[in-house]
Amino acid sequence: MKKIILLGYMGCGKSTIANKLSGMIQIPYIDLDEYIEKKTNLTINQIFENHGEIYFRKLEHTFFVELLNLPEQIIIGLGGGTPCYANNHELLKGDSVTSIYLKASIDTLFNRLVSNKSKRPLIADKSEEEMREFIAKHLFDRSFYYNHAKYKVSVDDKSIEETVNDILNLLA
Ligand SMILES: Nc1ncnc2c1ncn2[C@@H]1O[C@H](COP(=O)(O)OP(=O)(O)O)[C@@H](O)[C@H]1O
Ligand SMILES: O=C(O)C1=C[C@@H](OP(=O)(O)O)[C@@H](O)[C@H](O)C1
Ligand SMILES: [Mg+2]
Repeated sequence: MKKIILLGYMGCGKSTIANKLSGMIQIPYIDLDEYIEKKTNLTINQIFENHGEIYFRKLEHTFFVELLNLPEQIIIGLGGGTPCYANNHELLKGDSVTSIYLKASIDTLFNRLVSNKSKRPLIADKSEEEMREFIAKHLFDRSFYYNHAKYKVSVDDKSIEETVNDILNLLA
């Protein structure tokens, strides 16, 4: 059975949606950030602070490949940057994966991230104005990689249940 991969910008809902989907279809869910934290015994913030982003990107690639090589069917929630480094975007197309881009507008992302930034080192120190500008530019740069997903689901103005239903329809 194919692995289900959820990807998209920070705050689009990868972790939330993957968790809910997992409960509905009884397929275990692994969040790549949580997997990295468990394997290294460090938080994402500590990895960025103590070792830098490049080191994080290497770990992220290694553990993404490790998850893809697990024999069982799982849902994988990626980090927002995962498809954009180390040619990880090429791993979204293989026969053994169903990759889904959770596409959100700048407004949706801003509204969800504004009160949820402390555990996200790329935006933790930004003011609201800086953050909106950052998200706009960053999303533009990253869209190229996100668009390598096999499927795209728009999440704007949708409840968690509505997005999960859209995904279930894709998988049916
Ligand atoms: N309709 C929705 N779908 C998904 N997340 C939502 C929704 N409405 C609010 N949220 C909130 O937005 C945030 C999304 O964060 P998260 O799931 O961690 O995203 P990601 O893993 O993509 O960074 C969570 O705090 C979640 O509770
Ligand atoms: O966009 C990014 O580069 C990152 C997104 C984060 O995951 P979420 O998208 O789950 O917040 C986490 O992997 C790290 O802070 C870097
Ligand atoms: Mg997440």
